[in-house]
Amino acid sequence: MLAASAREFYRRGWMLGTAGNLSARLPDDSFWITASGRPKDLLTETDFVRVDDEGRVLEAAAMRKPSAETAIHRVIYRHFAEARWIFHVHSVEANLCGHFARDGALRLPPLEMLKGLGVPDAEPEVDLPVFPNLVDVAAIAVRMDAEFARHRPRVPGALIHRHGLTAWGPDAHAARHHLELLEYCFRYLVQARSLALGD
Ligand SMILES: CSCCC(=O)C(=O)COP(=O)(O)O
Ligand SMILES: [Zn+2]
Repeated sequence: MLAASAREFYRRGWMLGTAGNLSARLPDDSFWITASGRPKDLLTETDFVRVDDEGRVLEAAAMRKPSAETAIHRVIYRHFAEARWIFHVHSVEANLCGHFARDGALRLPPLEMLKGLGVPDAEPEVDLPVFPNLVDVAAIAVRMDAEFARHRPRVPGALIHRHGLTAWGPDAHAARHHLELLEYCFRYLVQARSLALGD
């Protein structure tokens, strides 16, 4: 399922090169995550590494290392008990939308689509957390840890500026839907800006 999801996201242009990473959590809180630096359209069963909740490798094919962004997955799993699958992708629209963020948050457009992200409000005012893209991934994870402890985001996702979107869910389908809905919001925001619409 992780490899099939990666192929689909690659086909959409969200995982080009070796961009992005995917993980799925097991009942013991260990999780399978994509190995670092692998082409996401060509993943095989040797391209996944199982790590524990401290990030220590439990199972890996020879020479495979867990994603360089494993620390971010660990923070998300630690904060959100309902998160069982995490998808991280790099789309052009996500990177454009990072420029629309203010004070570490991107206001999402008040669209019907937000219902799919768990927001039933008639006129939603919902912010997606946005983090700086620090060279040290562990430092991004520390920022996320602090922000999620301070404030629980209303939607199951987070954006890293000039980098990409991470979304999560209780199963693979939900995580994918959340990713797609947030990417839809990004496309909407980019097009609305180019048409000089209010939102
Ligand atoms: C061209 S991808 C740069 C690293 C990155 O942001 C990413 O998502 C992939 O890293 P990984 O170690 O998971 O392959
Ligand atoms: Zn990335």
